[in-house]
Order: sequence, then C-alpha cells, then structure tokens
Amino acid sequence: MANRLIGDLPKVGIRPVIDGRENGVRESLESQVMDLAKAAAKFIEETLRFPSGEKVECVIADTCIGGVAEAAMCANKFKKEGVGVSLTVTPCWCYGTEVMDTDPLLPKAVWGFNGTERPGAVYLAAALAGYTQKGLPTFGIYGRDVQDVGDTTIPADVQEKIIRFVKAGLAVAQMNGKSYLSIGYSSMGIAGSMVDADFFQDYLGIRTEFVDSTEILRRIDEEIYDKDEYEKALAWTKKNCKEGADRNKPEKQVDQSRKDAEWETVVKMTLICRDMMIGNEKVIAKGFREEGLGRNAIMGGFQGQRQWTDYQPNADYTEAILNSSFDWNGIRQAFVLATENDSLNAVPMLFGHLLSNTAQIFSDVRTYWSPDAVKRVTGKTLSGLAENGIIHLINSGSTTLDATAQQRDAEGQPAMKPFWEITEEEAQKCLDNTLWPQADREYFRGGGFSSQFNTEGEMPVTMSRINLVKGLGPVLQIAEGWTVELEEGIHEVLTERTNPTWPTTWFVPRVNGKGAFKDVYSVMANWGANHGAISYGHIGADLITLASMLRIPVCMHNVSDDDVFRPSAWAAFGEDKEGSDYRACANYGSLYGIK
Ligand SMILES: C[C@H](O)[C@@H](O)[C@@H](O)C(=O)CO
Ligand SMILES: [Mn+2]
Repeated sequence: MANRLIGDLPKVGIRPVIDGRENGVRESLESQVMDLAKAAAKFIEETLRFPSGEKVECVIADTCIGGVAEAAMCANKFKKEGVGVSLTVTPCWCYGTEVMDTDPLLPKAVWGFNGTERPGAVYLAAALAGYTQKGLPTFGIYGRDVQDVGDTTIPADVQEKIIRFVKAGLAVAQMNGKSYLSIGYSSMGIAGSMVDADFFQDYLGIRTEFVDSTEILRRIDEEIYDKDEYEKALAWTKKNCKEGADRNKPEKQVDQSRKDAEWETVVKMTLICRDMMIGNEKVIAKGFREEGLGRNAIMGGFQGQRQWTDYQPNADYTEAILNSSFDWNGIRQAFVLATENDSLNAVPMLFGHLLSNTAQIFSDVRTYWSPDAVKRVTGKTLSGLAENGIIHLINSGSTTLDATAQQRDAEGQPAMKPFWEITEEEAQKCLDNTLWPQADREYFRGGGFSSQFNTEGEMPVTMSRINLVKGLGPVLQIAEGWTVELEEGIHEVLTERTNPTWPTTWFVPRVNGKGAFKDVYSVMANWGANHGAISYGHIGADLITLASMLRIPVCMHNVSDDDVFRPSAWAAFGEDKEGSDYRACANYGSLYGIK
C-alpha cells in the first residue's frame, strides 16, 4: 500500500555527534558513536510503521559530527533525503552549539548515552542548555542506569522515550503541507465547524480547502466518478450493509424504491468525498483532471446538517465507511472524516490515527449516566469498570465500524488494529455487527442510513479534543479510559432514550479523585465541546508529547506525571507541569506562525 497523499513520507534523521579533537580522541570514538547511531536506526526501523503501512526509514549522517562543518553537511543530507525528525545520539562529550541541529521546524531530541568513561550525559546537559538558550525546544533522552562503554543495547526506558519522540515527530512531519478539506461549512452553529484557517496553518502547517457541498451534486449529476468502482461498491454495500428497522413514524416513512435510490446516492457520495480528499487516477482518465487531482487532504469534514441533509441523504454511511479500515476494495488505511464538519474533532482524530495507526471514533459526548440514574430507569446496578457511572458516546455518522470491537489483539482481547493486522474475517465481523437503519427523517429530511452498533467488550481507549479559546489559542484535552459493555438489559433501555439508530460506545474514564478527573461526572462536566475523538489504546502520553511539539497546551489529562515527556526547556518554566506547559507554549508560540 502506498502513501496516498502527495509528497514522500518523512524520514528520521540520526545525527551521531562526536568530540572533534583529532589525533587521538575522535579516532578512539568514531566506531562507538556510529554504532550507537546504527543501533538507534535499526531499533526505530524495526519498531515503527506509518499509518499507510510503510516501514519508517532512518537516514544517518555520512560522518560523525565533530563541528559545524559536519553539522552543515548533515543538515544538507537531511534536506535532500526528506528528513522530518532529528535524533542526535552520542556517548561522549561534544561541543554543544557547534554540533547542534538549528532547523527550527524539525522536532528534535538528543540521546546522551549514560556511561561514565566518556561524558555523553554531560554533553546532553550542555547541548540542551544551548538549545534552550537559542529557542529550539529539544527533548532530552538519558537512561536511568549506567551502561558499559561500547554497549549498543538500548535500555527499555530509553527505547520508550525514543519511540514516543519519533512517533510524535513523524506525526508533525506528516501533517505539514497537507490539507483539511471542508465540504460545506458551518453546521448547526457548531464552533468547531467554523474552520479556523489560521489555527490549521500556524499550528499544524495544514492548509484549509473549502468546497461547497453542491460539488457533490455536480459530480453525481455529471457522473464524475469511476462508474466501475461505483457498481462494485453498490453491490458490496447491498451484500454487506444490512438495513435495520425503520423507526420513523409511519407518515414519515418512504417506500423501498426511494430507499434504494438513497443507497445509490450515499455510495456515490462516498466515492466522491474520497476522490475530493485524495484524488483518483480513474477520474483523471475520464477527462476530469482537476477533479481527479483531489485536495491532498489528510483529513476532512462534512457539514451535512442542515442544508445538505434537509435535501439529500445524510453522509452517515459515507463517514462511517471512510473512517473504517475496510470497504469494497478490501482492508485499507482508514480516512479521517469528521461529521458536522467539526474540524476541532477531526484534528484529534488525526493525531490518534498518526500515533496509533488505527481507525478513529467520532462521537457526541452525550450523557453522563450516574449509577443512581441507571438504577432508576432500568432497575439494575452498574458493575465492574462501570460501577461509578458511564459516559454515553453516540453520534450518527462518523464512528468507524472498527469500533464494533470485533478485531482481536495477540491476547485475544477486543481491539482496533492497524489495517495490516486486521484479518478478512475480522473485517467481515465488523460489518456483520452493524445494521443500517433508515435515518431519523425528522432530523434528516433527505433520509440516508445511519450505522447502528454497540461497541462490544472492554477496550483501552483515549478520548481527546482540541478547543479554541479566544485570547489563548488552542488547548488539548485528554481522557484515558475504557469502553465497557453493560449488563444485559441496561444498554437497551438507555439507548432507547436517545437515538437508537446510531452507534453507541459506553465509556469510563480513569478517574483519580482530583480536579477534572475527580469522578466520571467531572470528566463529562469538564469536556470542552459536544464532541470527542476516541482512539484505541492508552495514547495520552503520546498526545502530550505531540501537543508540546505543536505548542498546544494540555488543559486536562489523566496521564501519570512520570509519562509526561516534553522538551527539556519546559522545566525552565516552572516545576508544576501544567503551568509550565502553558507558559512554554505561550513563549514559543505556534510552530509555523509568522511572528
Ligand atoms: C441529529 C442531531 O442534529 C445531531 O446531529 C446532534 O445531536 C449532534 O450530533 C450535535 O453534535
Ligand atoms: Mn454531533
């Protein structure tokens, strides 16, 4: 599977730095330093893959870097090779600012080998002081236990930091230069769908492309899509997407021929939205080059409500299928497409996708159900992880079908996996566990079909969200927790009170008795908007590292302090990690903003 966006995937640049004193010192260190760089490169290449499936590639400087000339040669090589992340390694003393990497846009880390024969860790401290003094925030990596000279094994604590840094750095690099495709504009007064071009450009390096929804009608009417693929997609949909019960009042119900026409429209909408995002050779071959080039969109949003959905079938099918790891073409990388064009939920979905390589859930953060309220309406008692209350995540549309939780990890537990680990059987189970009821025609006058399922089993997940605060800028909120399955009889009653035609995920955040995480209720009460992006796994620490690279402060999280890994300069902004994060982000400002 190839990267589907324009531009090469970023590489990881490894910079072996060395004590430049020739005639003795340098020569005695050359192979040890280079071996450390090779060990780091091997480890990264063996561990990481891109969401598109490609292995991550490392580039090592041609020589060890003993001074500024070799630093410049390395920078030159990195530019030519498309390096997006810079990791400096050394076991020895080097000349801090002389060997440094001064590219302000490359996320940077220095691994100073913890040995004592040669002072790598002393160099690390000197280097970080230089980076801080020059306004180039850099991550410091320093193993807890002393290693022997020449040992090229990477201790577990160093491994964890290298991977956390590289993953987040590659996410930064992958976003840069791509687009957010806004199909339609603002939905129902939702602030996140008033797409803020300055935020995308300044903080993420992402362009914003605005296309009116009538473009979809035009492409349907003028048949600007691949008709062969359309036939294949429609046949696959008929076979794999079973219609659920029509819950509309009798006077609102439409006949099957109208429903069949709606299926045809939503399948076309899916092809067209995807083509608008990433282009399609087949559309170019039909003579529509401009349309077939796409918008180089790494994510997008579909306004839908209200003008489109008052008139045409909703995009629930389109959003659900594109956000899933499979379709009529087989198992493939998921897209990131927000419903209601909530761009501030698309961004954390993209963060989650780039950090975990998995498909993402988009949901309304709809209801906190206390144990008492559940008892009152169901007569039953919440138990297990759910015992202190649950949050109902539900939204028509954008929830990936991977969230049916039919995939299994190595231990046989429910999971949402990178697409290359998903089996045909698992993809089929996700489809088999989803029904497609006719949309609620009071909300969606143009009809359409909503995906309906209930996330099965317990999965570790992380909910996150970006909010824009006037006078402050963007902030990120993060809540790690679990999906839970409710005891027989509870789900049915609770979901009946909402929109039973929509997908439901019951979520329990990990609480700690303090602040926003005092209890489950407080998490709900402190959530900054109507939506959340939910990623498989506990990725809060990765999100925190990524946010610091983008200078987005984290306003709420439940990650242990020990796992918070930010540039070393953050320590100079105070001991309290939350306060220092705000001050450091304000001091450095957005990564791409023109000051
Ligand atoms: C149908 C309604 O308009 C929903 O779409 C609404 O509950 C939302 O999802 C609001 O974010
Ligand atoms: Mn919503």
